[in-house]
Amino acid sequence: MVAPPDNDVLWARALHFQHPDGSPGLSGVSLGVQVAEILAVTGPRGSGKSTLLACLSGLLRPRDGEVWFNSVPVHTMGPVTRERLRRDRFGWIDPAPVLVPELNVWENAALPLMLRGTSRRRAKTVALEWLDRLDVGNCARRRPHELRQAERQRVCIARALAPAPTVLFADEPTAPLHHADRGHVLRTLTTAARSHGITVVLATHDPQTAAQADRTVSLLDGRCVTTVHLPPVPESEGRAACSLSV
Ligand SMILES: Nc1ncnc2c1ncn2[C@@H]1O[C@H](COP(=O)(O)OP(=O)(O)OP(=O)(O)O)[C@@H](O)[C@H]1O
Repeated sequence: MVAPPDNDVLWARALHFQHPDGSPGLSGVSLGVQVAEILAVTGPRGSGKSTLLACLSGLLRPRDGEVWFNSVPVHTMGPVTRERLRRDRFGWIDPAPVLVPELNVWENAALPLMLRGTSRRRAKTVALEWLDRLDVGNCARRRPHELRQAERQRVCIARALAPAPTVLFADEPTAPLHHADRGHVLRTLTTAARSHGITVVLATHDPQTAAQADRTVSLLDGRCVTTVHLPPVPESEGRAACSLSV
């Protein structure tokens, strides 16, 4: 086993994953994520973005390959240790909002903090601050079913940021939002991550969302692919090329 580079908070080598029904998920993905970096994982539907996030966060165990978090091997951990790691160090945002229906909004947002042992009073204060930042502070005492889908997603983002996780895994976090809302919510998320030194692994197939990241890794059919960005062609050259081909 080769030890990962010191400045990588997450490091994966030659990850292979196959879903239980035999569908290929990942076929040899290697990558490193630096401390406080915002990394976008892009690719078309079914390219393996969600599977990669699940393997990096210890939710799924790769069939082959290695995942390291802060120089500690995750791929050799048992399920209980991986669960504790996810609870104490990682945050997760799903593409669709999932909240506990019996709890009100601030209780939902405070839940990960309380699971980590923070007192109810302190957890409530922190949760309310994050709900305000995500513009849903006025919904704090309401139940999830009373909120619109986009408001519920903002609550999920507040819940993920409130404990200041070391790494936040965000799987299409702005998918349920209107286009006009997306930029604002994403900027709130990335600004909060940068100011708190939170590393973000952001799965998205939206180029505008990926543009908010420090770096992009592209997947296709479970493999990393290199994206070549060509310089824009000047208008006049474009026309010349058109006229030549006629
Ligand atoms: N639970 C599952 N059972 C079987 N196959 C699955 C499962 N989840 C994903 N797959 C398959 O694994 C491959 C990668 O899927 P994955 O969801 O990781 O891709 P993705 O890039 O996140 O796609 P999307 O943008 O649609 O979420 C696809 O072929 C998909 O059909």
